[in-house]
Amino acid sequence: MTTQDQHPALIVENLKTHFFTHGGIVKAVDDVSFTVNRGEIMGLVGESGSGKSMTGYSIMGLIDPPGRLVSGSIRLQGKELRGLTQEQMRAVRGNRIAMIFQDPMMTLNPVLRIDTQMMEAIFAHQKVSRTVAREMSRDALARVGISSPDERLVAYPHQFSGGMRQRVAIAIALLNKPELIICDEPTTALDVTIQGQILYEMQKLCRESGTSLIWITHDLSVVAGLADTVCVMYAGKIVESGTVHQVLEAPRHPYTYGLIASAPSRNPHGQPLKQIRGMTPSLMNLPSGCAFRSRCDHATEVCATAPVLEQYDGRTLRCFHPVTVVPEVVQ
Ligand SMILES: Nc1ncnc2c1ncn2[C@@H]1O[C@H](COP(=O)(O)OP(=O)(O)OP(=O)(O)O)[C@@H](O)[C@H]1O
Repeated sequence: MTTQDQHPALIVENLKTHFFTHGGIVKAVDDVSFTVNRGEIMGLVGESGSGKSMTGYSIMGLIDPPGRLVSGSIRLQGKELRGLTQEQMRAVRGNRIAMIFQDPMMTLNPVLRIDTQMMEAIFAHQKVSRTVAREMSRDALARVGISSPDERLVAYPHQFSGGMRQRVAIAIALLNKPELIICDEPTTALDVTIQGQILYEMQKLCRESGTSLIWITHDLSVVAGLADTVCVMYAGKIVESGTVHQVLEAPRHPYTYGLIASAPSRNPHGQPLKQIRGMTPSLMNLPSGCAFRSRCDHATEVCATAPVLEQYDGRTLRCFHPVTVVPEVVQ
């Protein structure tokens, strides 16, 4: 075993990414910590605006002004990424860490043929001949389930369906065999059949190659089927994390419980859909104490002070009033 292998793939510690806007400071990521082991799939879940994407962008070094990583540490196989120059970060991106976005056109260039784009992605990080780069591109397309890869290599992005385009974007992410892939809702816009195929293939790739995955989504059923561990984010902070089994089958944070209970598939037919009352608070003017307290049925006076992330019942939890009796709808 090399020294690199002994480190978890990724350790994020006390990460804070804030946006310094004219209206005030948006604390998009506020003291976030988690670990992803080699070959492990972590689901990062939460409502819209909870800071999931900005956590991913922070790891990728893609935060632009007025945003800034204010503090914390991001270690990839033990090596600190925070503080690397733009040039050093470019050598890491697409090579050791890759990102797949909801819209594959964030990765693909509409005016270039697929082979050109794939080979450029290889040449950016590897010294290989054109013949080898073409073979690697062809193999990557085949690996994500694209049939007739030789013919597809010479096509343009608009000649693919949405699902196929996303497969090409995934193939590009795989080209340089990254240690970590961050997927930001890559299957949300796809129909359930294509979604299922892509999830299956990604899971297989991780198991076979030891690649780690962070899967950002608000779809808990995707996390339940795909991930090993899960971090639940609310208003820029992780409120609960642990194995998928622990957190999704026996949620202890009222917010996690609310997310699970509000999934349409969990609701008895013919009854009004359950939902978490109220709205996500503005990250610019968060209330003191627990940010979820105004929406929480369990909140008491103590919630006006900020709960810290602590070990509780086999997971980490940021709450003064854990849910202990999990109603049937979640089970
Ligand atoms: N350039 C920016 N300037 C100011 N605030 C920003 C900027 N970019 C992101 N934010 C804020 O950061 C917060 C977190 O956004 P983020 O995209 O990480 O949420 P998310 O959980 O991924 O949501 P979604 O599921 O909708 O993608 C949001 O409140 C957003 O408004």
